[in-house]
Amino acid sequence: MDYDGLHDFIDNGRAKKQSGMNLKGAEDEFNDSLECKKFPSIILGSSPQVELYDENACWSEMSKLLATQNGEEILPSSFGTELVQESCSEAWPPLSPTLQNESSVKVGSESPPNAASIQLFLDRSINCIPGLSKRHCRQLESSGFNTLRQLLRHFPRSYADLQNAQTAIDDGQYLIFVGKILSSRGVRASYSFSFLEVVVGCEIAENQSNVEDTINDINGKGKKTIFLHLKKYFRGTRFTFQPFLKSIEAKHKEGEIVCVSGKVRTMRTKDHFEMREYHIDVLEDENDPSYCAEGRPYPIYASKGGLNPSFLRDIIARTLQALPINVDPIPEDITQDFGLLSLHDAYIGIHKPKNINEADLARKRLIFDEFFYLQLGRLYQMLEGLGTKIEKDGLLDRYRKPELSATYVEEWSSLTKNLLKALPYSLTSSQLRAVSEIIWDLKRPIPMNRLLQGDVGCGKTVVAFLACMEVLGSGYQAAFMVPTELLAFQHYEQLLNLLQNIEEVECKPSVALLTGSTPSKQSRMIREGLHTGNISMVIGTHSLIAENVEFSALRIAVVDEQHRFGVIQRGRFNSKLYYTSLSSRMEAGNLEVSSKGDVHMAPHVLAMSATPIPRTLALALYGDMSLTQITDLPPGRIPVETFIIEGNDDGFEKVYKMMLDELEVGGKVYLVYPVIEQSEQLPQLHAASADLEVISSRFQGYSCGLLHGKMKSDQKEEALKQFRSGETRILLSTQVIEIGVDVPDASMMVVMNAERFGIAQLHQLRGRVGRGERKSKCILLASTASSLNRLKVLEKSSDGFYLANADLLLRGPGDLLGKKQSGHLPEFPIARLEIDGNILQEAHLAALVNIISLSLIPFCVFVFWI
Ligand SMILES: Nc1ncnc2c1ncn2[C@@H]1O[C@H](COP(=O)(O)OP(=O)(O)OP(=O)(O)O)[C@@H](O)[C@H]1O
Repeated sequence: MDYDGLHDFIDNGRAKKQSGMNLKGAEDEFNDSLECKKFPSIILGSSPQVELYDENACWSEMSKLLATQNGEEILPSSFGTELVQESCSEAWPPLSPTLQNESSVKVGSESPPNAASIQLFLDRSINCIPGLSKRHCRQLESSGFNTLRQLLRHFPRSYADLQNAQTAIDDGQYLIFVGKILSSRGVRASYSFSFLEVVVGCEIAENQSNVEDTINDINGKGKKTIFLHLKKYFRGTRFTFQPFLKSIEAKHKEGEIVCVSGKVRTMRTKDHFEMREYHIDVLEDENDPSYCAEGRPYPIYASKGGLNPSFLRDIIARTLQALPINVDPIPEDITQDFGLLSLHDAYIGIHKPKNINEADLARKRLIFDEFFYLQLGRLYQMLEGLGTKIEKDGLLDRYRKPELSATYVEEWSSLTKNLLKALPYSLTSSQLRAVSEIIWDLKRPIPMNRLLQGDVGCGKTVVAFLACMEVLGSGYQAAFMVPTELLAFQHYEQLLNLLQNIEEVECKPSVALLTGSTPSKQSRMIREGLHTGNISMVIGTHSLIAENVEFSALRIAVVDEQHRFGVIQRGRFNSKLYYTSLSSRMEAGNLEVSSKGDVHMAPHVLAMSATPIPRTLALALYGDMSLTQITDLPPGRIPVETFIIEGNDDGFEKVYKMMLDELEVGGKVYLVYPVIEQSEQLPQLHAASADLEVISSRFQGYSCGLLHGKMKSDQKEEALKQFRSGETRILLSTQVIEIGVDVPDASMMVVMNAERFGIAQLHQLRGRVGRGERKSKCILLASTASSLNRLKVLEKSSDGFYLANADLLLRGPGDLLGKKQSGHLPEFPIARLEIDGNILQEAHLAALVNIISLSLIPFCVFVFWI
């Protein structure tokens, strides 16, 4: 089920349009292809495996980069005159002896990072920035910038591609020039308004059409001088006094060679240009190579809280100047192993990159941090359950050599082996591996927290049943929670059928069904049975986590389609069962059970997700869980043939013809609708109830059924039963069938207004057919011709993992996961889950390796995360 990348989903047209622009990615809309081009270290979509302690090729390149940086001064800050107050000192106030020494520490020095100094510098208040007026201080604070760290983490939202000036200079271009300061004057324009104007003369080539020629020819003939007027404006009477004007004037000396970059505006006079948003750096001499580089990225900042971007740029540049080198809380061995820049270089690289590669490496490091601390926190939670170093080492070993953490069938309990024998089919190899992994976990006295993922119809249910049998076989209880009553009922029936086939077991486990519709008397009996231990397994909906449900010896909780319950509910389920199980034993005075040594153990949790979640999201959401994936489908499955058809009159006629053909050869058809009833607001939406009559009269001789969420539980069960038995051959339904409904001989599905559904959701719906050996079809009827394109990806692929990644790229994590679940996704200031999966995976691994030693926890978890 591997997918070979997601480039197919990138809209090349958009990319081309963008690359022709000078200001790349300046739009608010996120452009994935552009982002990837800009950051070549990001591999789109797929997350390659990261070897533990693998030699990283990137590192040598980065060392070179660092070596050149070591020899250089940090870039001088931009002028920032607006920040200067007449009486202020320009020096940074000393902080502590430690901090003063920091600036002399070089990258690569042996001295370990000092947690105190990290705190001291990055957590200093912004009012320590020299020359910052009280008003600016207040403005910064009210915009959320209280510390230097917060300031440095105001990252550029994009970079402009600076180009050396060409002859045709257009308004709005971001350009870079090297020239000589011709004049600098502070001018009082009115009683409360003044400005600084610095004029820089630059020689550029005339009549050259490309940058290379410009550079080559600059010393030869055809040169011309252009004049840049750099302007800064000041409002307020105190800025109109002569001493102030003199002081700002004196900041720039006539004859100085400078490098100026920024946005140009043409002036009326020929060859004169104005720059109000700019960077100015003094050069040693004209031949200083670092500033002539073409394509030097120019950071574009978003304004925040009314603060304008150039003010923020200035203040950030000042902070960078004073940033100590060993400000990094992450030890050097991790940064080396994962080919990361130091934090110091990352801050410099993101705010003042010399080239896009440097910005890319900086971005990678900062994203790594975002993910690393998140993973560290999640894993720390997971390890809380592990007591000894041996257990912790065992966990790490399992990640290193997953093949060792499996239990052979011979070691399974006899009940599990018997159920395996009773199955009407053999398990696929990845089902077998999944059961072995889970049982390996179940045999250990540490609560398992595992996510079982697989494509639609891959057979997760039977894997979970076998896991339950394993604990039942050892005298414990199992709970199986599903999101709908329909699914609970279906699982219950399926399990009873399987248990019936088991021979040789003297004492078959007792299984109960508990949902919101269970009559109260029956429900009370079931709860009693669970409390006393007479019932060994219960299948049900969220009623299983109701206050009054208590277990006697719960050992495993399976949460099917867990994402539909949301993360919080999953947590509640977990902790509730833990305390209930404990308290019920205490109450019963059955304390001898504690001699088994497990009375304090929380139940194992096996979460299942039917819609494959891209690994990136799984890690971001469930970094504290082990992951088992079923990667194959039961044999004999024929891929569902998918058709995308426009839902006009012709389209419908065609579809009805296909349905008739299918029914005539004995097939069963699902018709899926976006809504139950027709609505006046959205008349274009087909509705299940409203269509029942139309379809029934169209397909006389084939009875139709109706199934939707507003029906009572027994009506739903009945409708599904009739469809399963063949009494009805057409089932008009809403998306209520999306989850788990298993009618193996259903052979055709038609989805109305298919564009209303997400890609992953459509794949999940499509998974309701093609579950048996019959060749099946799925028709997606799109309301408009324009929506056909988006659906085409489903025609192309039937791999749920591939499609989930496509959905992630197309709609982003929020839409993919839905409101309930995406609310639990942490916010990442610069990371994009859509494309930064590989960095997340590395961060996960780094966190895992390092948490084992626990050496990082004291300062990483508590010191850093913002
Ligand atoms: N190894 C197998 N060989 C043949 N059929 C299998 C195998 N495993 C499961 N099945 C059958 O495949 C069908 C789908 O299984 P199941 O309902 O467990 O899928 P699932 O992974 O839960 O998918 P979904 O999320 O779509 O419900 C069932 O009818 C089941 O009996």
